[in-house]
Amino acid sequence: IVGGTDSSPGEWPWQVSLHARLSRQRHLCGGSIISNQWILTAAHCVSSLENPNIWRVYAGILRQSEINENTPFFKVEEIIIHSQYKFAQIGYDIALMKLVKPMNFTDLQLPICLPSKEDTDIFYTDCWVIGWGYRKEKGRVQDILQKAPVPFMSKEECQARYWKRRIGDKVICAGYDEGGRDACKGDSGGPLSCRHEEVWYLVGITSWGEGCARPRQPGVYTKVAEYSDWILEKTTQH
Ligand SMILES: COC(=O)Nc1ccc(-c2nc(CNC(=O)CCc3cc(Cl)ccc3N3C=NNN3)[nH]c2Cl)cc1
Repeated sequence: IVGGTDSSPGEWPWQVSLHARLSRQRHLCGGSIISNQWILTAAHCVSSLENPNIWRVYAGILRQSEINENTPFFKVEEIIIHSQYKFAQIGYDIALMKLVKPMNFTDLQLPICLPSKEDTDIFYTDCWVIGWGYRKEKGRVQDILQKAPVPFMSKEECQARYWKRRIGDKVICAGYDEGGRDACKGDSGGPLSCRHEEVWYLVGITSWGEGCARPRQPGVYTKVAEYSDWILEKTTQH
């Protein structure tokens, strides 16, 4: 996160850190708890890393330094990537992770509400992007979970900022024209959390942007409300 501040314990109990164990283990992406057995993240985090056994889900942590070989984590049973996903910039940047065992909710690990598909045209005014990602483009993963407020941007304005690309209806843009606050490397997959009438909603999944916090280059987030049916279909036992 560029231009953010330290989060407090329990401030974002739905935020998880997704670690993958390749040659060595490291934080790769953020994710959000949406039920006791399902994590929502970005497809680009897990595509080409679809073996569930390499992933470790850390919940209820504020600092990456809390993680060591004795720190408890959740194992992943199944990874579901949207079938239309190709690249983040095209869209459909959404994926689900099913945990082997359901987690117990505590003050430090709780689910965030999903927006309903009728909520696609709410203009949220209190949105925050969260993560352990870089604080600048040539940076490094941070220890303490960072938070930054980011204002919604209209689709029209976002399309004008990214005129070389097609900004579809299933993404949301958020950021400042003057830049300065944004997601950055290592934040993707995490939540764009918006508070609406005292309730927090998972409005976006951190997906892509042109650089980090550059003027007139807002962050682009998967619009979760557009995927309510997909999430319901994939997370309901059939
Ligand atoms: C010790 O462990 C480690 O070092 N781990 C570690 C883990 C992950 C990564 C990493 N993750 C990504 C995927 N993209 C993002 O995370 C944010 C994309 C994004 C989204 C928005 Cl909304 C706005 C801007 C941007 N944006 C553009 N440019 N940069 N950011 N790239 C890299 Cl590199 C690097 C190191």
